[in-house]
Amino acid sequence: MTDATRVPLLSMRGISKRFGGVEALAGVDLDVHRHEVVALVGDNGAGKSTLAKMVAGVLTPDTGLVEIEGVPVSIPTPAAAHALGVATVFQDLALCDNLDVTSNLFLGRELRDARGVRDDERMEQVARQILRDLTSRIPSVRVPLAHLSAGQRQSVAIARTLIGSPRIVVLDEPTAALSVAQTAEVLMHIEGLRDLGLGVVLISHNMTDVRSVADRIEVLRHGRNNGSFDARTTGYERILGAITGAVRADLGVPPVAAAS
Ligand SMILES: Nc1ncnc2c1ncn2[C@@H]1O[C@H](COP(=O)(O)OP(=O)(O)OP(=O)(O)O)[C@@H](O)[C@H]1O
Repeated sequence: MTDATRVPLLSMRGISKRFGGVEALAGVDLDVHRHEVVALVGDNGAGKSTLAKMVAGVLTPDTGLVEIEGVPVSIPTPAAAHALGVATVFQDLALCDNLDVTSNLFLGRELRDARGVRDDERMEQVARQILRDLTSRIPSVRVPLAHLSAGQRQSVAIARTLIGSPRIVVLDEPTAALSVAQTAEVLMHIEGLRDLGLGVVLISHNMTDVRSVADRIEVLRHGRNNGSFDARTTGYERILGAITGAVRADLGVPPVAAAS
């Protein structure tokens, strides 16, 4: 393994954030490497979205260090996140129903030819290539978003992250409210992002999805890290225990057993 592959794409250390009297995050660490899907899980209010918003440049930490490929960075705005190669898909997807797939992929980042004219042909070519890379089943890049299913819309939102050569993609509950078949397609896209060498942060409440697609599972509880688990080898009960607090991450055993 070379040095370049050992340095995390994204490293967050000691991240804290308060909202008035609420301590949303208290000294949280998170690493994401190339070719890695890290699932961020935790109960409601654990701090997952707050952490994701910091990576996306929507919130800034009160304290803590963020590095991208070993370089300390600040991410004060979504534009700064984009410039650093971070793409985020929030639950609202931020797509336009009246526009076709290509226009949605390039929204605000349209390609132009040498004369400054919008280059629809090139955008369609790139759109087709991205959908092929993700093995998407969307029938045409010219179909309006309003005609697509919830799963296909999520596919477009994920495909959109690949415009502008990102390094890190953050997905906030991408399978919430999808059918089994649509979920399977979205999980395949997540694997596609990993195959392309990206680092993926997947926020999800669905343990089946998480365990099927993630490499590592990071548990947050009450704004703190409460365990980092190998997704392939760790049992459901152990992860659930870390989420609910039945298992202390630092001890690896239930609190009752630890006390006896
Ligand atoms: N803008 C805000 N103002 C005040 N409190 C906030 C704000 N955003 C988040 N919080 C609080 O911070 C804590 C962490 O919230 P966060 O949304 O990050 O959790 P989460 O793990 O994403 O939860 P969920 O799964 O319910 O989305 C919660 O107590 C929440 O109420």
